[in-house]
Amino acid sequence: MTDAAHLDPLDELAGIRQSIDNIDAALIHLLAERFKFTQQVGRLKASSGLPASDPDRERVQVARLRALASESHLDPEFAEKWFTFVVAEVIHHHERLANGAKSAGDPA
Ligand SMILES: O=C(O)C(=O)C[C@]1(C(=O)O)C=C[C@@H](O)C=C1
Repeated sequence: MTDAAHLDPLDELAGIRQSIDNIDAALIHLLAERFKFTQQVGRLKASSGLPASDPDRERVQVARLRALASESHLDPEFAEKWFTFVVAEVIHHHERLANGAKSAGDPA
């Protein structure tokens, strides 16, 4: 039987952790892809003199992500905190690019 109730709890924990590991790996890959695109945005903004941050775009995204989170039974507050945390890092990268760094990771 593969029913969870008949598994050793430590085996069951190890099985669940395999799925958590896969999801964490996918999240890291998705974040890396997101930062590749935001680096493109940062270069475009730096070369055309556009401001690093766009509060209107952020407001639209926060509303959209909060609604998606609610539909998915994820805490909308958490979704907003996650977005705000990531965007703060993106803006930092944009500012470094605007100040002459070749890539967001370079010392400016
Ligand atoms: O879309 C942009 O203009 C970006 O710079 C990307 C991004 C984001 O990471 O989503 C980051 C900073 C802006 O304030 C808004 C959005």
